[in-house]
Amino acid sequence: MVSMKGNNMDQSVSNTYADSGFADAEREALYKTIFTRRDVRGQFTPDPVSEEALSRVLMAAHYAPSVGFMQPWNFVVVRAKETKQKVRDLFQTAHDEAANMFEEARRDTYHNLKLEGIMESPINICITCDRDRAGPVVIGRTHAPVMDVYSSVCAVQNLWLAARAEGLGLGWVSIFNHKHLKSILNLPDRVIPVAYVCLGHVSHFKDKPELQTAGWRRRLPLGDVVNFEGYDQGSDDPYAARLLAQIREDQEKIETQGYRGDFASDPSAF
Ligand SMILES: Cc1cc2c(cc1C)N(C[C@H](O)[C@H](O)[C@H](O)COP(=O)(O)O)c1[nH]c(=O)[nH]c(=O)c1N2
Repeated sequence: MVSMKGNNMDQSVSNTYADSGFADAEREALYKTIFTRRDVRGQFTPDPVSEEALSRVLMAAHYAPSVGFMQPWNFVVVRAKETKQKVRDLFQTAHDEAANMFEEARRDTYHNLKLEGIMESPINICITCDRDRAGPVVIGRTHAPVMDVYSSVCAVQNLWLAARAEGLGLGWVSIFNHKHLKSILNLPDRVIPVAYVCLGHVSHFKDKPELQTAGWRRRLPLGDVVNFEGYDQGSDDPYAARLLAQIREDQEKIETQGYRGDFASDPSAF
């Protein structure tokens, strides 16, 4: 299917390209999921997650991209209280160690942050990366071995977004000694624990990242991290100037009003 949509200003470019195949409402749903996704630590309710919903979010994760189609992930679903408690203890040790690494002025703020929901969430999942899943030579990984780990991260993001669309909260916890985590979950040597996430129904989703609300860090202006032709480089090109102006306008709206669906309903005007 081809489309005549778009407002490309370069007359030499053909205007025949594939339509997205998404209706406005479908596109809106995707952007809404992205912009309202939150890292959830403290709003879990004890309600069980249905097998149907869990199957869907795991499926979304499993259909993530992966280097050389390696699919290096496993999803270790943890529900037993005893296992969770062991992981929670691991968190506490690492959390106390981490507190001492911040400068004194920030230590209290750090201590007051809630950074996990291991016991409160009904489901924990460890997403792993089996570095030997597809043999020693993998398309796309030959010069950058870490690509398999990146692939598992793509699965985590799919899972996170699918969970949000299901109304399930998900929180990523990484404050652990990973060697000990491997031992609790019986991961073989070749397998890396990429992410440990807490999943469950929530009382509500917060509007902004908790670290932002707590004054820990602010969202960076996107324009500061979009570079041209080289790292940290600006550009005099009119296209770059228009793009940066658009980015400023879009981000200003999102930061002041939250995402309101404008990306989908009128993409050229937003
Ligand atoms: C690799 C990685 C690792 C962690 C996180 C994220 C990622 C990507 N985040 C969540 C993180 O704090 C959060 O994403 C940001 O603060 C932004 O907030 P939102 O996700 O937009 O709500 C996270 N959160 C937390 O409470 N404890 C943790 O250990 C971690 N670890």
